[in-house]
Amino acid sequence: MTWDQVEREVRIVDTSLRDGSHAMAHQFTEENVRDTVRALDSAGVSLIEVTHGDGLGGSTFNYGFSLVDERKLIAAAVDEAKQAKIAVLLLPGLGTVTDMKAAADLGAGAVRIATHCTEADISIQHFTEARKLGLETVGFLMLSHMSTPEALAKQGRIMVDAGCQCVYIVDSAGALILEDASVRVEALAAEFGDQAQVGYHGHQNMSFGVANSVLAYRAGARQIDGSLVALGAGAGNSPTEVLATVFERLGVKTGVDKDILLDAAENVVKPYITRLPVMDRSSIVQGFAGVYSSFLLHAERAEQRYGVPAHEILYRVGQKRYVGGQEDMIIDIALQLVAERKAS
Ligand SMILES: C[C@H](O)CC(=O)C(=O)O
Ligand SMILES: [Mn+2]
Repeated sequence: MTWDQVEREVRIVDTSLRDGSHAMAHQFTEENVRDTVRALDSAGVSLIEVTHGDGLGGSTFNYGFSLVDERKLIAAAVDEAKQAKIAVLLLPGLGTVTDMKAAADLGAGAVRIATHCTEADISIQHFTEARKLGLETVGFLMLSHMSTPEALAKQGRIMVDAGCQCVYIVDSAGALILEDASVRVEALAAEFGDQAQVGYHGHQNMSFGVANSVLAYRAGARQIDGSLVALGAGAGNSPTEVLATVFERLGVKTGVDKDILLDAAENVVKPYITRLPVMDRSSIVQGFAGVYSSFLLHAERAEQRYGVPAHEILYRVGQKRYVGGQEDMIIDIALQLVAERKAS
């Protein structure tokens, strides 16, 4: 059976091999990718994202170099997937249309194009080209807590008019609490009607990933992201195996086999994780202060290098409202904190 023949009320999308790349400091091996895709595919997960944590072209000095060229990892994923589509992430400006074409040539079937939640217009040419390539298209409105439901609906409309088939409320900071998530999803669903779906991508920084996902589904979201063992930035994503279990318990059809996912989490992914995502002081501060989850490892490195606590750096990043792409400002803040300590 192919992914589109399965009856489901909500589609669980797995991003262990993309968002999880942040938690793994982008050190996935080809074997990790093959083993994980094989397990997800056999569980019936229909869309599996595989890319550097910051998307195509993300392997750089600023974001962190990948251990293995992402094109090799995408090709390996395509090779293992029997029913699932492989998706890639693209942040316009970091990844290019050329990178997207290369991923499509390798067999990727979907592209998820991510912008800051107020900047959807930078994605227009990427959606247009993606549709020409025959790719399934998804839009990510990152750091959605920074904007209102009405403004997010307008940004989503820009993506849909450009050819996007599903726009996600992306809680990049794990900052949304219950209705914060559902009102945003509702606004997009009302704006799009039958023209496009709505998705929800959660982070666990304040532990609301799964609860918000259920509320997002009830508010109209039809695609929900998760990662096995929560492997993702910050305190990780909503765990895929928990999403599958909870939706089954609620009687909501996902088309995935929760028992295979529970086994995959324990026996495939957990053994290779170098750093389990946890709700610790730094990641909880990220949720509270509204900080991009992937800043966590950068802040921890700054702590080691400059001797100022990561949670203090992250708290200040939240006050300054820095967004994805401003990773270098973490160093700036660390240096400011050092100078303030010397002066006091
Ligand atoms: C590039 C980011 O990691 C995308 C994402 O997963 C998020 O904003 O959350
Ligand atoms: Mn994320």
